[in-house]
Amino acid sequence: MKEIPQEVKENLSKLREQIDKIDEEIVRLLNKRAKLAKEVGHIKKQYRLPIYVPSREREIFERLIKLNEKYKEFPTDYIKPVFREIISACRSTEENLKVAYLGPKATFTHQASIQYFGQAVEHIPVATIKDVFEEIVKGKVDFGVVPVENTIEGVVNYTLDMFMDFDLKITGEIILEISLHLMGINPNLSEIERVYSHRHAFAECRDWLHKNLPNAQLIEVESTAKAAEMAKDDYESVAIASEAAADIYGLHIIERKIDKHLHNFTRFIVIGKDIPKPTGNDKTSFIFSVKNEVGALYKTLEPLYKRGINMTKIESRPSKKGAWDYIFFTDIEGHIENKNIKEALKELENISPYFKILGSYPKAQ
Ligand SMILES: C=C(O[C@@H]1C=C(C(=O)O)C=C[C@H]1O)C(=O)O
Repeated sequence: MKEIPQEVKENLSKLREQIDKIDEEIVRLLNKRAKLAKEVGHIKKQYRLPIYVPSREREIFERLIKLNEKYKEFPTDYIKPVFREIISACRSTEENLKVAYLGPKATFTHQASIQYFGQAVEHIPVATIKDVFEEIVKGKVDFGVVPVENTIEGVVNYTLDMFMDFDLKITGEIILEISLHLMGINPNLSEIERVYSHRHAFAECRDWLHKNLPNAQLIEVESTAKAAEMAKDDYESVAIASEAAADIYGLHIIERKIDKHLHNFTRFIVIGKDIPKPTGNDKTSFIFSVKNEVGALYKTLEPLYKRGINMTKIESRPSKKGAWDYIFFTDIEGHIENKNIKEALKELENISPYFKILGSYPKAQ
């Protein structure tokens, strides 16, 4: 190692002393911030206002990202992750939020839940998408997180179907980039007999597996996290799962990013009981059916077109009430409290035999 001159050593310790002072100041300020959040919490409880206010959190992120642009020393991309945890921790002094997600631990849904609510809420794994909905209805949790569509594998039909049976609302959305890695305790691929993963992950990694593990048996399990658990003590097995799963189950990543698509994203939705306030950058989701006649879909969507409302998604699902009877799942830009959205949906509701608002929520950033 290069000899460090005395004056450089002194300078280094002076710099570190200054950093220590700043860290102490940050802790003092964090405590001040938490105290104020707690006071806000008292007022909210007194007036029965919701503890979690995504529109306020969104406003804070946007303001601080803009402010940081002025200084440019601290990387702007990390303002949101840092403040997400600060806000999450401050919020936890008001009330302990409970969030059910499609488990087990270390699924991509778990990651999405942490990315959205931060670490300081109780993230509770449940076994099925239906359980996520049921836990909210029973009042055991405040929110739920479930996957809804993937850029490669398409929609998670099961999640959409749940909205026909449950009267819950979409209160947020999360978009997560998915990277699938090969992991195990034995890096020697020639000794691998079995690969565990979820059906979607196998579909994504087919090319890589064909080339590199052509003789291994592919075993489908309910989630990528379960796959990692299956491989954790088995010298002849590997799993295809997330980095978080490798961490939790103590697996070594043998090959990174073996999924063939560069842009593999999954969209998750947050479900709750109430529609959050507008943020100015929102989406509204609703479902409707049409009469069985010429131009029915065209006519039903006309109220949106007339007002220049942008539709970002439409998806049809069998209604299960009659053969060839369909329900359309639709996303548009805007919030149900916006005048033109409210009017358009009123009109649409009058034309449709079946209509239901699924929620208005801040668009994923
Ligand atoms: C403190 C509040 O409550 C929660 C915590 C927030 C924070 O720590 O900044 C912001 C919004 C709320 O989800 C608030 O509503 O202002």
